[in-house]
Amino acid sequence: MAERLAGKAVADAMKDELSQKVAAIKAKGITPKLGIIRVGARPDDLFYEGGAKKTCESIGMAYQVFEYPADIDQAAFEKAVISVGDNKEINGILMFAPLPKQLDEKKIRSLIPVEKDVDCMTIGSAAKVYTDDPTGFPPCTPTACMDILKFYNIPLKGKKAVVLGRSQVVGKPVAMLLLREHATVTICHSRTENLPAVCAEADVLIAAVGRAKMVKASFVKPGQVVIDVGINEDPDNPGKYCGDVDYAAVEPIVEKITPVPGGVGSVTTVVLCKQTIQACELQNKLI
Ligand SMILES: NC(=O)C1=CN([C@@H]2O[C@H](COP(=O)(O)OP(=O)(O)OC[C@H]3O[C@@H](n4cnc5c(N)ncnc54)[C@H](OP(=O)(O)O)[C@@H]3O)[C@@H](O)[C@H]2O)C=CC1
Ligand SMILES: Nc1nc(=O)c2c([nH]1)NC[C@@H]1CN(c3ccc(C(=O)N[C@@H](CCC(=O)O)C(=O)O)cc3)C=[N+]21
Repeated sequence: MAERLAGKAVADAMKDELSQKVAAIKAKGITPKLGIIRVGARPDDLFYEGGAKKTCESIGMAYQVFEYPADIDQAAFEKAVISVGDNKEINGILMFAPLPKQLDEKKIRSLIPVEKDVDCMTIGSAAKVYTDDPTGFPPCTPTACMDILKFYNIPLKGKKAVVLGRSQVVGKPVAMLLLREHATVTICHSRTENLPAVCAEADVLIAAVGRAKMVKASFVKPGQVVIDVGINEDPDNPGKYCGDVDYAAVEPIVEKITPVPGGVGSVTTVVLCKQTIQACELQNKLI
């Protein structure tokens, strides 16, 4: 039986620390504030938004949701994003993606000020992440993966880490963060040959592939740590969701594994707040 790497313990410890930090910042007359930009009302976005609001409230941070109709046009939305960016009260911006098709997402992303870009939507943030500049925020999900590994004292230095997925929002940035911790990193994708065998080589396997229960027993070996980033509709349980890892098949083999739900996702919202607080500290020259 594998050790279950629960996200809740990580999230709770981080929230304690963040509550204290927020109190100290408030004592200086400043309240860290998250701005959430949402177009339309996709269930995924609303779900994440609900978690983010709850986390903000629990640590004493402020937030504001900027909501726009699903059919908003490019010019109106550009204006809106610029005005949230200019809003002096807002320290960090989460803009839900993907945006509706009529919007030029690349252009819109570039309108978010890099210093408020707490989910790595801009090329400026990506450049900082890829050059190890600590003022650049990686996307929240990869950071959540790293925070879980750190909390559970999982060694990375010199270890083989395999990342399954190469997206801009999870696979690539998590590979960079693992490299920072001196892991030897392999990134796999849809063209990788002998995928199960490559994954089974890992000491730490990060699954971010977006396919329900794709990681089976043949992808893993005893002693491994498995971090499951996936959030997919569960084909076997309508209305529920599951990870990219077939938990029932993999859990008996590996040493440690994150559950879904209750794993990476539950830490992601706390990371969003952590990065917004850090943005607030940088903007007010408190660090
Ligand atoms: N926990 C959280 O907070 C978050 C979770 N997620 C979840 O994480 C998962 C990954 O998300 P995201 O990175 O955005 O997904 P994307 O769809 O953008 O990327 C998926 C990656 O997996 C690769 N892939 C797809 N199918 C296969 C296959 N059969 N074999 C090998 N590789 C494959 C793709 O390869 P290629 O590049 O070759 O096409 C691609 O690189 C999703 O389940 C998503 O819901 C996402 C964001 C936040
Ligand atoms: N720019 C952008 N960045 C994102 O990261 C992003 C996005 N847009 N659009 C929407 C998706 C969805 N997403 C989730 C994150 C956390 C949970 C989450 O908190 N999950 C908990 C749920 C706990 C519960 O059940 O309440 C868990 O997995 O344990 C869910 C979904 C991020 N997304």
